[in-house]
Amino acid sequence: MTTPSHAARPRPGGSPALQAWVDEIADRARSRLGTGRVADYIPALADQDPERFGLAVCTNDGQLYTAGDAEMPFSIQSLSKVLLLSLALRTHGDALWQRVGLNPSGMPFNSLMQLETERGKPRNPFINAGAIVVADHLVGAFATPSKHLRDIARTLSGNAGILIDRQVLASEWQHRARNAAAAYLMKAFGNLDNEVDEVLEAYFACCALRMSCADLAIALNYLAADGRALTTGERFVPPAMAQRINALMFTSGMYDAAGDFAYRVGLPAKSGVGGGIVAIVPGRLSICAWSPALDASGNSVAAQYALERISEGLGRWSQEAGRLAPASVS
Ligand SMILES: NC(=O)CC[C@H](N)C(=O)O
Repeated sequence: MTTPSHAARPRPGGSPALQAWVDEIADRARSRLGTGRVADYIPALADQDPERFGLAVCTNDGQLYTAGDAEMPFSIQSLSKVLLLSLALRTHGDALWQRVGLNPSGMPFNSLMQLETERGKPRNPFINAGAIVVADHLVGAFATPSKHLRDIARTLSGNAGILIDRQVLASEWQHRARNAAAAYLMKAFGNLDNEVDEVLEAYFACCALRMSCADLAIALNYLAADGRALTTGERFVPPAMAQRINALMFTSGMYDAAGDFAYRVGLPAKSGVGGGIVAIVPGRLSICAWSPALDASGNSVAAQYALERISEGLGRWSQEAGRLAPASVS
């Protein structure tokens, strides 16, 4: 995918009522600040300000509603796994599933337990081991996979300023023992084609991308729009692929808390230890909420709270959106 000159970023939202609703949810979510802990197992993430909170909601017809720190870039971490998977499926199609599973792990995102008994085949592409196998595919297909992914993130979001944070990358590399253990185990089982160091470097560089809530809501809108990218109008993935990625996000995007989140929010979502969570309302909206303090499963406390409130209010959103543009709401 190349960056077309006409790549356009969505406009600020057109409905004062919906903007007021997003502002209200942000205010309520701020009441959750002070609960949870910032991830410190990657030292470069430890000094994030736990008081930050951002929210961006992007409609399929290109309206963007933001509140709080929605334009502040943060470390996307595991949110990159959605882009990695989309790119790998575009490149390799269903062959990927011979090497990565499709089921929830019920385990923390960096657990090694199942890898040994399941002969080096990770449960799904959204836990670390699974994303490392996906990265291995991309190392085989692209000269510099992380730069390729960065460029895709730039195109999909319409923001040419998106960067890989070298400090976070170096910090993850220095503290790579657990991810390296997963990679070596998979290598031993014959499930990694390339050298462990090369694959880990690509995986960490993708995790170290910095994007804002607005960037992410816009970039991942293709998952709400049958695979069509908002900024370019081109199909980034086929409709069935978008549907399947959403299904995987629903079952495995929130690690061992996927069931709890599905029960409370009921939307496909993916979280990262930088504190971001992206959620999709298929056919309608893409949402990104961010706040760095995490619960025990590694999911942002305030971001989850905001998504729960959004999910509760979707009926109200539809009514207002329908009043604005009946043809654009399914
Ligand atoms: N859940 C996450 O966001 C984890 C990503 C992080 N880069 C890691 O490998 O541990």
